[in-house]
Amino acid sequence: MDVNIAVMGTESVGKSALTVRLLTRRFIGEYGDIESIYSHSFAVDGREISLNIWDSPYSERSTAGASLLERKVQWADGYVLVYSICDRASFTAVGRLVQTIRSTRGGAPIVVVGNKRDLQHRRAVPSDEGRRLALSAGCRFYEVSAAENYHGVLAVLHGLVDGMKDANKSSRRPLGLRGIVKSMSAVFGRRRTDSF
Ligand SMILES: Nc1nc2c(ncn2[C@@H]2O[C@H](COP(=O)(O)OP(=O)(O)OP(=O)(O)O)[C@@H](O)[C@H]2O)c(=O)[nH]1
Repeated sequence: MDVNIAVMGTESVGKSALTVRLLTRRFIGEYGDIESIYSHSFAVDGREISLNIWDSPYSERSTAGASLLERKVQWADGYVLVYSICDRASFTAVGRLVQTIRSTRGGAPIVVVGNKRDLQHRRAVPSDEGRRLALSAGCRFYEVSAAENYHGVLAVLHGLVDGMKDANKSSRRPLGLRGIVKSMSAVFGRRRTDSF
């Protein structure tokens, strides 16, 4: 079974940093101009599950960008929408993304993430605003630092899993995602220098 997660947000908010953190526990300063789908397989209760994370550079302006955005929204089962607490425009863009997803994918699980919490002196978006945006659209909310804190980033994944469980409560296709997170924690907890 495949579970698709889209990591979205404007330029340089830390999407790649978060993705790498989620999959490897590492923080690598620069990631370059890449579009990637990272995939990891786990055996959970005897079933093979692939967790696919699509992380791509931001592009909302061009026509090609708009169709890429649409494709990404359609592809995903859950969304991690990232802004930088130092960049108000990135927060506004997350607000637009929330609306886009809600209007095309209904109540799909969304986690709103304010990244770069370590840069308090440059904060431009108060925590409360992030929390209010998330609450108003039925999303979970976290402030994290991909640079400094692995556990905060893992909480994001837990939040997404909880959202998926809620979304699938009445579904005939239970995802068993809690198991995935447990497996990920176990795997990456042991192997700090994992790479992909
Ligand atoms: N201080 C600090 N810097 C961070 C954090 N997360 C990412 N960065 C830095 O912010 C810059 C952008 O990070 P990326 O992960 O490449 O951002 P992105 O959103 O993937 O950017 P695009 O690929 O351009 O869309 C890099 O220089 C990272 O090192 C964080 O939590 N704190």
